Amino acid sequence: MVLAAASPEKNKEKTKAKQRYLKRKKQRRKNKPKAAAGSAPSSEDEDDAASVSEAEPDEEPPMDDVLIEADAPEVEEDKPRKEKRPKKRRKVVDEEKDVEMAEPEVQDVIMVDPEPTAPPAPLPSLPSFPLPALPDAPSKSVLALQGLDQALVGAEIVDATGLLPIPPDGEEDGGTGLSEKTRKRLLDLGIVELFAVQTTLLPFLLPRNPLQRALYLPFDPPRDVCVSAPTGSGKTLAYVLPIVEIVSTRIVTRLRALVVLPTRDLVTQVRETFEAVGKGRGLKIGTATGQHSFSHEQSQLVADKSTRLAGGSSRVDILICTPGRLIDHLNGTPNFSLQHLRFLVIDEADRLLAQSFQDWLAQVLTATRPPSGEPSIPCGFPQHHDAVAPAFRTLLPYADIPSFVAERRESSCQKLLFSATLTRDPGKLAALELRDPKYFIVQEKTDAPGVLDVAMDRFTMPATLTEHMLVCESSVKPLVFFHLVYECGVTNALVFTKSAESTARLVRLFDFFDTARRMALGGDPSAAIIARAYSSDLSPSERKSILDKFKAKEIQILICSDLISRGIDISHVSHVVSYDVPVDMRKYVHRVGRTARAGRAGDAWTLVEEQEARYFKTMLKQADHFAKIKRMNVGEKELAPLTVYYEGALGQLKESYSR
Ligand SMILES: Nc1ncnc2c1ncn2[C@@H]1O[C@H](COP(=O)(O)OP(=O)(O)OP(=O)(O)O)[C@@H](O)[C@H]1O
Repeated sequence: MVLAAASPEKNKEKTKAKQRYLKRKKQRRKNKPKAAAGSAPSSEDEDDAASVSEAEPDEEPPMDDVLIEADAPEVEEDKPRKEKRPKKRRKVVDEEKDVEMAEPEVQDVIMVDPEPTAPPAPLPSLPSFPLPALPDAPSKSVLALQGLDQALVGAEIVDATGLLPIPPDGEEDGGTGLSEKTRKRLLDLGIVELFAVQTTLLPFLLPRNPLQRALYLPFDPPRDVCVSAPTGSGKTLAYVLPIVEIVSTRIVTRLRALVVLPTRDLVTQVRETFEAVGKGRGLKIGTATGQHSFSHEQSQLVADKSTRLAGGSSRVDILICTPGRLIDHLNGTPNFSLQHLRFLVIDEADRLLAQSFQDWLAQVLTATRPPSGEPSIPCGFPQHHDAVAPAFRTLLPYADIPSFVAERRESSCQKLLFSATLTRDPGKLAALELRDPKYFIVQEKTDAPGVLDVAMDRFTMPATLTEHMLVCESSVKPLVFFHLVYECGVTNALVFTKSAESTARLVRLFDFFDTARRMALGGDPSAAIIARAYSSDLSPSERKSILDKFKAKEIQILICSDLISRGIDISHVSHVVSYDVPVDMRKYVHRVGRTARAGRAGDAWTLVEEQEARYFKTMLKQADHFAKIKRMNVGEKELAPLTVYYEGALGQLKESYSR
């Protein structure tokens, strides 16, 4: 049934028709002989009788009555009309009444419109409300920026390709801000231009104003700095240069610069850089890694252990160390003090901040801050008052009278954080208690959303790096590796495995393979390719010896775990092979970053077992890096020439393990 509201004119016309119809009906009833009804009919029967007898041929009932007739369902026509019709009629009458009560104008508009011209108007109904719906999820980029450190949001984006030439001796500094001595030293070392990260940081850390280069800045403390720059972009020199320049102005030796690194190997490497750049400047450089006995290190670091000194005592101007040993000295070496620190460098910052060893960071930060509360040194204590740092005057046994009421002395220690994969974790950054930090992000394209890249863990790779991935069955993975070495010339290579155990196994297999192949080709010993393991199982001296041989190209392939995947700088590494896929993107970035350093070209190869391919691809896609990787296949045909040696080597390996 179609219920439609007619136009007002139509309604009016129909109402009149109905009135005429009812009038005539009334008239007919009056004229009817009363005896026609045998008994007194009920009102219902009356209506019914009327509706049945009314059907006179020349009379056309109004439309709503037609509706009543027409609306009776077909199935009901077979049934006796007497039973059904009153019911039906009553229903419609009731409907009419309801409508009338609700809206009198609509009384007559219930009709069947054979050809509806206007769209049917809805019946009055309850107001409808929109269905409950969840708002659209925010995009990944929006989420990544949530809760980000405001200083990181305002980071300065630096173009990685910018270079600044160092002028030859005697000329102006060429905008570098470096002293003549340092420039000369750099030129002697073969460094003729500064890289982007160095050019950007030098003016910030080495201001032109000599007052801002002072060793103590208690009333105008320096801003802290966080740097994210690709691997091999020269971050080490970016902090070594300003430290050497500022610390070499000192008269008395105090511990002025502290560099914290995650591994001993990196400590040794950074020490070499300090020694090379600071040569002839009279700086004393020390290391603390646990490589020597604790008492030996104590005697290297502190001049006087027997007398308690308010200002501490130090034999070194610059200390490079691992966090564990640093905490040992803070807690166990008398007069080892960080109050004179002008620089605190945390290199490979994301790795070190992930390390909560003895809550090392909190302890170090406490040691650089002036103590609050009463003087801790009793009166009459034999002291050297001049040795106390300005911010630590409260340590003195007499009242510290400020020159101005609002005068406050702060620690002069400037924190410098560096990494190729800098953390964006607000919690970790907050733990550093950075002072008005300034962020620098060095990347290839300055128009790229640098902050977003850091926020979404999309790291910048060196422009000179070429990356490849080879998907293979796990059973032929060693063979594919040998193919890379013997057929594709992948030597001077660092090969990363997942553990010290896999390193040892691969080295053995390589030895068996190389010997078998060499013997088959005539046994020329000079044709040998030497592979060695570099792992935490080796003693420090063995590790050093192996690294030196690799640097001297006596070893062509160094197989290792992730122990040296960070920071290690070996200039001639032309290939990096990830024999086992890295577990996360940060590891991947640091591994491949062992090649293509300082603008040199380099290749990275990742061997991916078929079952790992999906995971590895997803990891790269999430970092928006998949498109930059060349996918390669090595077929059976290419592997065939090496298969015979490989099978022999496998047999020997099994035998050696069973023995
Ligand atoms: N201005 C320069 N000119 C030439 N070589 C440079 C310059 N600055 C640094 N280098 C060289 O570049 C290489 C890489 O430098 P460095 O080890 O500091 O890189 P990095 O950014 O710290 O890398 P990673 O993140 O892997 O630790 C080193 O061999 C270094 O001597």
